[in-house]
Amino acid sequence: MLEINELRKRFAGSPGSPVAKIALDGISFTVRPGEMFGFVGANGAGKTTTMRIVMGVLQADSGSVSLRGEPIGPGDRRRFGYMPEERGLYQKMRVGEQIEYFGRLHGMSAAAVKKATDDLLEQLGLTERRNDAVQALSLGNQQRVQLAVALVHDPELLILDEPFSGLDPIAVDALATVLQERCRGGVPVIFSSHQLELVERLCDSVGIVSAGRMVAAGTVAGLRAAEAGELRVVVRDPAPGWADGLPGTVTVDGDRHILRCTGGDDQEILRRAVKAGRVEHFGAEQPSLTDIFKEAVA
Ligand SMILES: Nc1ncnc2c1ncn2[C@@H]1O[C@H](COP(=O)(O)OP(=O)(O)OP(=O)(O)O)[C@@H](O)[C@H]1O
Repeated sequence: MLEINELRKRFAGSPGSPVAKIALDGISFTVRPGEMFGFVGANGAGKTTTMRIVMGVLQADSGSVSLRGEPIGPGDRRRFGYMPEERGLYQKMRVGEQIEYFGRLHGMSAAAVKKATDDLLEQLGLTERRNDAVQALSLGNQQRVQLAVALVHDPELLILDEPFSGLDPIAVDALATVLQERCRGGVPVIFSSHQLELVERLCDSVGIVSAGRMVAAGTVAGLRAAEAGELRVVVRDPAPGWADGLPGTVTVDGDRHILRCTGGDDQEILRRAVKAGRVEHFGAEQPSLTDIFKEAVA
């Protein structure tokens, strides 16, 4: 199990940006073997900083990262697979050579690296592109190569910073299938994403980070159950103050006003909502991950 415990990180100000920034404010979470963990949060919430600390690219000011109960060291990290935010491929190198090169850097034999590269090219639909220079590939195909580079040495933990960003649905499926296979083999996978529907579809569990702290974590079903029984009313463009005196809280998303409450007289709430504007939704429906996210970071 990977355990992230109370990580704190503060970036000192610089001449161009003199104010110091607290990037991590005691973030904690765990990821079990074979678990796909979706790491979500607004821009600047602290996802990349956390992943960099796990990979040893950055030092935390305090807190710890441990694997199977032991602190992580450089030897462990050599057995991790990492897709950094700043993609790191050699643009002029051929696709196959590139994957083999990174495998060799991890100490693989020539025969093992050849076999792993062949398999990954096949799984990621890149066999035909094996001899193309990386710079000749589309963004989506470059990202497939980046994933192959992260996977070639058969890592025991995968940390991927927005691996799905900018990909078409076919490429998303190709990457997702490969990651799910690794997960089934017992590898913990952490990936960050702003594509919440994708996270909801793929992940066993989700962590929502806000301002450097974990504000909600658990299975999507568990996060939903915590909100179950809540009446949710969505009214479009209602009159101001329409919900005054009603129980619960109203959040505003464009011209949509979302009232959530537990208890209260639902018939009275419905009457008020209908009078106020166009009722788009009324019911005790379970929230989507997007709803949970907005609520958690509000
Ligand atoms: N090297 C740095 N120097 C100064 N501030 C930094 C540095 N790296 C990150 N930060 C700040 O730390 C905070 C957290 O950034 P981080 O990149 O971890 O967020 P994120 O959740 O990955 O965001 P995004 O979704 O936009 O990628 C931000 O306010 C960012 O500006």
